Amino acid sequence: MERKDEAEEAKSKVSVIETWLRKHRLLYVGATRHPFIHSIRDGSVDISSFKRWLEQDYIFVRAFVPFVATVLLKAWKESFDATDMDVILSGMASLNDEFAWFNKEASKWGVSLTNVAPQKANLDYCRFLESLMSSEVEYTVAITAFWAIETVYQDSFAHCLEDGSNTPEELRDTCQRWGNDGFGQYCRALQSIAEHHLEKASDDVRKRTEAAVLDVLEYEVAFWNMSQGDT
Ligand SMILES: Cc1ncc(CO)c(N)n1
Repeated sequence: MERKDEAEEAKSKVSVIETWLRKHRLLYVGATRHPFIHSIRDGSVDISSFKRWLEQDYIFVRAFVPFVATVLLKAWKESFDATDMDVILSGMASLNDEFAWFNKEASKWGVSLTNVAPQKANLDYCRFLESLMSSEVEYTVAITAFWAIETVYQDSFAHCLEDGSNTPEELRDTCQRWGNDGFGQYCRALQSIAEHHLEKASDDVRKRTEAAVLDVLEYEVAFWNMSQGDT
């Protein structure tokens, strides 16, 4: 067989992440087109489910911040590209705004965010995040899991804002939070960082990263199920 020149090979090569998304399509769709998301998009959403999601997600994001802090730390130690840190730091900054948003949203719905008991699916997911915070977990694994966590929300909530959606007015703000174009660009920036590190990773690290992405998708499905009360 003739050897393709490098530029052509790069063009026709499917990225690692794209390969995984194709291979695990059903699970990815399950996480991003969940019945809870469909119910927001078609306007049939049960408001008590939405409130449960809001309370539980606040707890999740509290645990997500220290996870992102460890990703930032790993970027500083393990990445030679300074833009990695810039992207992660911008994500942390938007998490700061997110807490203000959660408080505003909670008061709009008459929900209290203090003294909420985390439900099992949430505890399981937070425990998984904590396992990724270990210094033994490579940067490639952590940054790719980070990309997957953000992307599930981006893809899910952007779906609720597409033409033809019937999302109730009072839920549009929530969908905008993760479904807006800026958040989409941020997710693509995370994807390109993750991809860059995956291209250089050993087979072992790649395998463990793929497993972590699958875990994220499964925890996300369980999280939506919990919001709908199906635990
Ligand atoms: C459960 C969950 N997954 C992802 C995100 C995105 O930050 C979030 N807020 N909550």
